[in-house]
Amino acid sequence: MYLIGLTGGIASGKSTVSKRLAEFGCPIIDADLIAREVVEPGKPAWRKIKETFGADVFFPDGQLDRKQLGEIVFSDENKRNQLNTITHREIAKVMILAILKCFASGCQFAVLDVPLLFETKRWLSVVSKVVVVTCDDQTQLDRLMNRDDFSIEEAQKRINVQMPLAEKCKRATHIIDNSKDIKYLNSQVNDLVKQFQKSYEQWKIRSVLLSGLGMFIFTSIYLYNTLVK
Ligand SMILES: CC(C)(COP(=O)(O)OP(=O)(O)OC[C@H]1O[C@@H](n2cnc3c(N)ncnc32)[C@H](O)[C@@H]1O)[C@@H](O)C(=O)NCCC(=O)NCCS
Ligand SMILES: Nc1ncnc2c1ncn2[C@@H]1O[C@H](COP(=O)(O)OP(=O)(O)OP(=O)(O)O)[C@@H](O)[C@H]1O
Repeated sequence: MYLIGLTGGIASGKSTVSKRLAEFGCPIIDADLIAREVVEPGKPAWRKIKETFGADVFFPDGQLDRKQLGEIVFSDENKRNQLNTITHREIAKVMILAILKCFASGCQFAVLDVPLLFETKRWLSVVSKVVVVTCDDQTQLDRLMNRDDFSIEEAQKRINVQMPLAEKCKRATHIIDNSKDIKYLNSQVNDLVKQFQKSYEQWKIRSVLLSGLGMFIFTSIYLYNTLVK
C-alpha cells in the first residue's frame, strides 16, 4: 500500500476531490473530520482547550463554539499555535491508527486529506505523492465566503495564515485545477485515479521482482555456505 497526500488552500476544493476519490473506493483519512472528533466533550484536547481558552469558546452543552474559537485563532498567531499544539498531536494519533487499519485491510493506496500538509510537514515523509487542489484567489475567496458565510475580512484572514497556493503547487507531484466547474474537476480526478492504479501495478511488479531477487540472493548464499564451503 502507498499513501497519497491531498492538500490545497482553505476552500480550494480538497473535500470535493476526496468525496470523488471515495466514490472510486479510495480510503480517505480526513484530518479535518478527525480534528472535529478529537475536540468532542471530555476528550484530552477538549479539556486542554478549556484550560487554555476558557469557557467562552464552548456552548452550554459543552460542544466547541468553532466560529468563536476560529475568530480568536485566525486573528492571533500565538493562540493559533497553542491550539495547534493541543490538537495536532491528538489528530496524528488517530491518523496513524487509520493508516494501520488501511494497511491491514490490504487496500492499494490510501489518501491523507491534510489541509496543513506542507505547513506541519509531519506527513511529508510518509506520502509518496502529493496532490494539490488549487484555484485562483478570487474563486477561493468567493467559495469560502459563500460556504461559511464569512465576511471578506474573516475569509481573507483564514486564507492568509496558510502557505500560498502557488507555493504548494511548486511542491506538488500532481495538481488539480479547481477554478472551473465540478465536471472539469471530476475529469481530472478520474484521470488521477487511473494514474494511481497504474502506479500501484508498477509498484506491485517492482515489489515482486525485488522479493524474488532477495530470495535468489539468500538461497545462493545459503547453498554456497552449505555445499561449497
Ligand atoms: C479553529 C477551528 C476551531 C475552526 O473550526 P471551523 O469549523 O471554522 O473550520 P474547520 O475545522 O472546518 O477547518 C476549515 C479549514 O480551515 C483551515 N484550518 C483549520 N485549522 C487551521 C489551522 N490551525 N491553521 C491554518 N488553517 C487551518 C483548513 O483549511 C481547514 O480545512 C478548527 O479549524 C480547528 O480546530 N483547527 C485546529 C485543528 C487544525 O489545525 N485542523 C487542520 C487539520 S490539518
Ligand atoms: N468546482 C467547483 N465549482 C463550484 N463550487 C465548488 C467547486 N469546488 C468546490 N466548490 C465549493 O466550494 C466550497 C469549498 O470546497 P471544499 O469544501 O471542497 O473545499 P476544502 O478545500 O475542502 O475546504 P476546507 O479547507 O475548508 O476543508 C464548497 O462549498 C464546495 O461545494
